[in-house]
Amino acid sequence: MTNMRPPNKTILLKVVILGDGGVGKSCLMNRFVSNRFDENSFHTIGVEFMNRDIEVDGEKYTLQIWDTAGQERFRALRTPFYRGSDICLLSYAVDDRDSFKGLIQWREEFLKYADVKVEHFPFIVVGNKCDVESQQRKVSLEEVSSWCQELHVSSFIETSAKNATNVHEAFVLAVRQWQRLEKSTEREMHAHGETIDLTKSVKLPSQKISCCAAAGSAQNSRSNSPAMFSNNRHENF
Ligand SMILES: Nc1nc2c(ncn2[C@@H]2O[C@H](COP(=O)(O)OP(=O)(O)OP(=O)(O)O)[C@@H](O)[C@H]2O)c(=O)[nH]1
Repeated sequence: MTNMRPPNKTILLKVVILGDGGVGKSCLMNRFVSNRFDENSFHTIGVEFMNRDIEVDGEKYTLQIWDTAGQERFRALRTPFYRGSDICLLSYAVDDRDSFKGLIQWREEFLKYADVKVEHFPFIVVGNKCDVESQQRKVSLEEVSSWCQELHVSSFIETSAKNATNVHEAFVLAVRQWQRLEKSTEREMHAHGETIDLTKSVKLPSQKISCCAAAGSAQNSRSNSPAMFSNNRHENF
């Protein structure tokens, strides 16, 4: 089998961000795509997405980032958009213990509606708001690390959308995790004598599309050294 992707072809990856309401999903997307931060970010209703092109290890990617509504009442509006995802960021806020505990449900909800195989799917755990004072921190690195090991999630990173810490790095980590899994899938297909055709062109939406108009009440805002790991080794960005 050969990888039939032409050189310099841009790869479109659908990245979905999940997590409880208020952990900072919209802010992470906006920081990554527009390098902006909004202290008074509104609750997302349904889903929104934005595109950003990046290059990782010499390969070009268009990341189509789907920001979902974390509030339970919007469940039916967000779940239809999980299908076709290439990467899932499971996000919590380091100052919100319940949002960390909620990760298990987010993972289950994603697996149910995206209809993907867990062993072949790149989940990345993102602990946002790492800018908060240490006394406000409610989730330790050890806890996250053992949670990730238990659920075979190999990448974890702490971010701050507020001060831009590790936001770009989180998406690069996600792409690298996707690359690793893609290579292992290619190896498996090779072992079974199958061929994959990566030459088909993909039509990209050009701009931000709001599938459900964002509205609602403004939320209240809610320095530690950020951490990350990936497959038990450090990443260089
Ligand atoms: N201190 C701090 N506050 C943040 C950070 N990221 C987001 N916030 C604040 O957290 C609040 C919620 O942010 P959002 O991005 O709207 O949260 P969300 O996860 O998209 O929420 P839903 O749309 O309801 O699911 C806002 O007041 C942000 O200003 C961060 O890195 N640090």
